[in-house]
Amino acid sequence: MNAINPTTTPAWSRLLELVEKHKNHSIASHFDYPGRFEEFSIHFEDILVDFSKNRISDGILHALMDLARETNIRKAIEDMFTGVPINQTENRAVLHTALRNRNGHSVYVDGKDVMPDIKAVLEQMKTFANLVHGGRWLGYTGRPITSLVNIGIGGSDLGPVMVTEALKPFQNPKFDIYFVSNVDGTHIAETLKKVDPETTLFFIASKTFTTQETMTNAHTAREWFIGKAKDEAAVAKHFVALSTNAKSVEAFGIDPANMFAFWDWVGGRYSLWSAIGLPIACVIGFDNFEKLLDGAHSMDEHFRHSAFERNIPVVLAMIGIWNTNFLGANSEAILPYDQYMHRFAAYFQQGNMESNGKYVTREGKKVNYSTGPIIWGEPGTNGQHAFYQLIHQGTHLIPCDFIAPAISHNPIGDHHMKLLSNFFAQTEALMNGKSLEEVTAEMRKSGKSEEEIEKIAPHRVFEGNRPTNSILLKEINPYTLGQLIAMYEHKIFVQGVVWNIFSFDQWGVELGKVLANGILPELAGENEITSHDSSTNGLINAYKQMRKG
Ligand SMILES: O=P(O)(O)OC[C@H]1O[C@H](O)[C@H](O)[C@@H](O)[C@@H]1O
Repeated sequence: MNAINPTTTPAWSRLLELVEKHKNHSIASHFDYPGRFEEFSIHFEDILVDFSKNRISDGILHALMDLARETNIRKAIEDMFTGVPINQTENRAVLHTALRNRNGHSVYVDGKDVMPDIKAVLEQMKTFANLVHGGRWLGYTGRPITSLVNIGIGGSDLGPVMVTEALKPFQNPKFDIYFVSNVDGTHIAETLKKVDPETTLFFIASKTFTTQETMTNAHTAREWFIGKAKDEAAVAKHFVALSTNAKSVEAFGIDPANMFAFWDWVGGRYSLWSAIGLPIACVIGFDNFEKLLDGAHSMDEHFRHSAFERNIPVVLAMIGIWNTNFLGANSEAILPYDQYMHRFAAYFQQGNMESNGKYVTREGKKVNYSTGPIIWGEPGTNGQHAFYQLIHQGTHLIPCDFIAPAISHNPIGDHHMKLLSNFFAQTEALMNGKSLEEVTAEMRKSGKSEEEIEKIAPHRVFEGNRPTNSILLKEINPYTLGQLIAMYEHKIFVQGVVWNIFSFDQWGVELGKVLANGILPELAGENEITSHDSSTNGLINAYKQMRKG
């Protein structure tokens, strides 16, 4: 893996000159050129990505592509796809692409082809998902399963939640699916209130099978279940494990036949394509799950083989770099205009922020440039009535991705046209804004006094020039969703390479876990705690007092 400080490349210097040169060019002024949309958009199958409403010129785009070349993106892509251990801090390959490798070619890790194992687990998933989906997996009293409860957190939760929500129209309506992630007892308690032990299947989803939250919830669910079924042997019909850790799965009491394996080269936040996707397959059916994989694979091929200038993940990644490192943006909003996609931004909070929230370079030095932005977002139009104020008139530059399907799964009256008119209007408004002259003229026309105009007009001015990408899909279905997820995964990957950081570890989540394990025993009993700073001691001791009631 290359270790190039991006700021030392000729392209970076050129981009610094271009920022200066273009600082007075608005996005809107680029549209004087009639071919702007055609040149600054990419159509790939049923997806249209329009990146023309960014503060980029032809020259800037070329320099960004040079930066991609000068940071060896092409080689990095090949290294990832071919199983080179690019996750160097954990000495692992990164092969979520192999999980959806649909072309039958071998992929090697340490000289071993991983495809036979992947196919074997997919077969096992297929058999199981078909039984559950078809109502033929029966509980301990002979009734078919109708409630699915996924117990997992982080990558073992967010992917299945997001995908099952996004693909709700493809779900078999006879199932209810629940997700329990939080160690807050409320989460499992509220879920158990809704389900019947005779017809409930628990998926214990954990790559490591050691995660505190998941194991705590899993044990609670198991005790609840045995308390109801009064028969430990019944666990076999109601608990399955999705994990890389066979030993701990067995120790927990799950039949090895009910374990669906994956491997250490699948990162948690990239794992929905693996056995972690089993609950998805059970509710949307295995055929649809395969379409999700097919879609992701098509994006993988596009990413691996397209020229950078026409390569959606590369272009989006490099525009993100431009916004972050040259225009000073430090966050990005993901705004799906599709209610089913309401967890999409939350999913990519983990995808982005756990991958590229790093300040240490591959050589172990502190970076001297910004890395991964803060990712956030909510579906449109809800966000418009909440936080868009700041996007339009705040002091922060917030590049936004607008995502929408052309065809709704719920074509009721003119709902969808209203939804999309807002999508198109917002990107236009963010670009064009509204000048003081326009506001003044408008106010005069409506008969406002000069005094009032002077007082109010500045507040009604929109500077505009706010960058957006528009991603239009024909329809959200398993295939296009697979494409969309893979598109963002690869965007994150490219950015991590340019920033010269390791995108596939997450050491930053460890410290808090370790300290919590130290504090846990201190919370038992009545004794006063003095082992920390005065704030932490004070909080723990106050908690002990308060819980006395
Ligand atoms: O799947 P698990 O091993 O239970 O891990 C669940 C999650 O916990 C960790 O703390 C990591 O930050 C996540 O990347 C991971 O997805």
